[in-house]
Amino acid sequence: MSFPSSVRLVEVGPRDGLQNEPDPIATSTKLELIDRLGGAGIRHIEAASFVSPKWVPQMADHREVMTGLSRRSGVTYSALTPNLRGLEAALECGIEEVAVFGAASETFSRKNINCSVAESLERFAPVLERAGKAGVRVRGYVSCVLGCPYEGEIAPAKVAEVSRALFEMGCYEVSLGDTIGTGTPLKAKRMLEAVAREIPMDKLAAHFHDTYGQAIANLYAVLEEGIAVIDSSVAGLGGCPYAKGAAGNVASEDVIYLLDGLGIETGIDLNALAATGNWITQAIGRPNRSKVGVALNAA
Ligand SMILES: CC(C)(COP(=O)([O-])OP(=O)([O-])OC[C@H]1O[C@@H](n2cnc3c(N)ncnc32)[C@H](O)[C@@H]1OP(=O)([O-])[O-])[C@@H](O)C(=O)NCCC(=O)NCCSC(=O)C[C@@](C)(O)CC(=O)[O-]
Repeated sequence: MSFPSSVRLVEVGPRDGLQNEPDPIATSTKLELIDRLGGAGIRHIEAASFVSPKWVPQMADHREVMTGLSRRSGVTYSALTPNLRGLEAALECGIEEVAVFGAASETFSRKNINCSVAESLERFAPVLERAGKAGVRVRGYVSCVLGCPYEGEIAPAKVAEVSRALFEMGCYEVSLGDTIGTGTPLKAKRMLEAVAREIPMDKLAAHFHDTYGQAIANLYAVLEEGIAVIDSSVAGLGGCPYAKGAAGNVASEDVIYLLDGLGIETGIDLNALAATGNWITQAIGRPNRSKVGVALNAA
């Protein structure tokens, strides 16, 4: 057993955490959230999503968010871009990193981005090419790596196949999404082993949702395997619009508490992060789903 000495946290709260909120959230609230997260020491923040506003209305202000940011030095502000149109709009906002998002499940792919897995890869290829010419890094997501809301079990070999396609296309990192949080530690290890046979471990990230309360256990399991990039959402905000019942991402506060306890460096201030979790949940009228955040409030 050996853990990485440091972990890079990718904070997805402003995007994954908020995208499913039914009531409009003011752009100024999103900008303040992003700024507070940067103030807590987070160095990679997924800030917006250049997707169709008909599909995800909450992300319709992507331009205002990306151009309204008070950029902190050393912080990467990224956004989702499912197609060339999204990428062009993101480039106009001066973006330095984008993400394409595919799935290991055919049905989820159709529900989420309206095309098959093969078609999605065809759509991503020109995005990667154009981004490369513009000097913009591209991250790749694979959804449903530990289960699909429509198809149930997903074979690790399928996850490995889609991950490899994204990596070979030029994604600098592939983030493995347990979209509906059904994974358990042994399953997570098996899936990761299959993917790591195709892609170096240091090019992979874990993106786990906490629907069944397994996300921290699953992260511990994949940290043991060598994962050193973790996606999370402050206060455990979120859910997926195309995965009914999916809870939020694992809470960033809970991840930092775990990593602090393991002596793994992150550069993130847990108290400042927990204060941000309190602030955003009050601002949007949601319960704080971080166990650590709630415990710190009571301490
Ligand atoms: C991908 C599409 C656009 C395909 O949607 P489509 O209907 O197949 O594409 P289309 O090209 O026919 O366009 C349909 C409409 O969208 C517009 N459009 C087309 N592209 C854009 C764009 N970039 N920005 C703004 N508008 C756009 C386009 O102009 C048109 O408008 P209309 O003519 O009907 O008025 C659509 O399915 C979509 O936007 N899906 C969004 C899905 C989404 O955001 N899901 C949540 C994020 S993924 C996730 O949360 C999982 C993850 C990443 O966190 C990992 C995990 O946990 O598993």
